[in-house]
Amino acid sequence: MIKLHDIRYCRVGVSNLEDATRFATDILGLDIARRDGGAVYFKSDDRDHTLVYFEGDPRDHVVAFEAGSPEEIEQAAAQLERAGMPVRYGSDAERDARRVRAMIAFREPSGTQIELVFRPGHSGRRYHGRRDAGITGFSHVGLCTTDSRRDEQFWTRMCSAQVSDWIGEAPLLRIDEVHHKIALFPTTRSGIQHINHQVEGIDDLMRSWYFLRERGVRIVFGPGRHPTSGARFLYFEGPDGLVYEYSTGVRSITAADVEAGYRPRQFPFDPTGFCMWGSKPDIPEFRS
Ligand SMILES: CC(C)C(=O)/C=C/C(C(=O)O)=C(/O)C(=O)O
Ligand SMILES: [Fe+2]
Repeated sequence: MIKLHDIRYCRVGVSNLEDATRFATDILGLDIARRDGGAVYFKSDDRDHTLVYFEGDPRDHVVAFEAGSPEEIEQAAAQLERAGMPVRYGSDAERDARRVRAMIAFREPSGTQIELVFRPGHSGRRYHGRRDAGITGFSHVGLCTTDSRRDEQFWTRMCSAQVSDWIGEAPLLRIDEVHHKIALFPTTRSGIQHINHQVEGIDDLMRSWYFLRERGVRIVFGPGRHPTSGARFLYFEGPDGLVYEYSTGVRSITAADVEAGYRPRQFPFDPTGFCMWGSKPDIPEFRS
């Protein structure tokens, strides 16, 4: 089984790197870690970086997870190749650019590129966004799936994820105690469906709601509260139409909760399963 210790970073192609960089800093509230080889590396917490924009195809997305040792990376490569999933080892230049000691890349069953990395860099510099959005860190991704049952099997049988809840056929998957770090949303494409950053509290969420609207950023869902994770949320559109989410108050599912009988729940894939307050999404993958 491929043990996923944590989600680490997203790499996203953008059609205009400078416009996208202005969005990341002035609107989303991230901090620039560095510019390197036609890409911009952004910080959202103590990690070296958690988001990378590079000038390229906006459908070109990568999501990275942390492995616990070089041996775990070797075992993952062997397991993936035995399953007929081609694996590529990162070059020296790729490892250096990502500040990781080891790296493999493969495509998960719906086609999104996944990187598994070892000893990713930790920043000696505190995160401090140019805009105080109250961000406490990058937390999860919504991933597109062209076959949710197949991909749920991949993430929970070949990898170490566990289902926390389902919304229709969309599994919300945890890899640690946080309710989910991956959510799979049925659609016809591959790639990242949305990128989530946690914020400190509901005041940060509501301040951003006013801030984003005043700057003409399209709000596509919320403010609302998910019945699944209990998180209060706000979804909005970023460069090339990629959806971003601020949320706060996501629940944990501890070993004690599981011991006490926590089991995944089946929520309806309709607005009552998406939001407890009555917000309705204007997001293609969330249309019931
Ligand atoms: C609108 C989607 C289907 C939804 O409800 C997602 C749930 C959650 C959550 O429970 O926090 C997410 O954050 C998510 O999947 O991104
Ligand atoms: Fe989310």
